[in-house]
Amino acid sequence: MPLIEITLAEGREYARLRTLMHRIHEAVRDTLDVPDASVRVIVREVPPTHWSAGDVTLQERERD
Ligand SMILES: O=C(O)C/C=C/C(=O)C(=O)O
Repeated sequence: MPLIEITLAEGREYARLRTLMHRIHEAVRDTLDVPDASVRVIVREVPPTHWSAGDVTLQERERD
């Protein structure tokens, strides 16, 4: 049972995330040749205040 998790910064519209989930689902199903019902896709969204790179949060980066 494949389970794919993707972590993104919060802020994208739901329709875009849903499209991403659908495309990931199809890619995994077709590549692994497994049934639809066996594929799990989890999207995690992290607030920009809770994600840092080089000790600069995404929120701080957007402000500067
Ligand atoms: O685009 C996202 O959802 C997350 C972005 C992350 C970064 O820009 C980073 O980690 O530097």
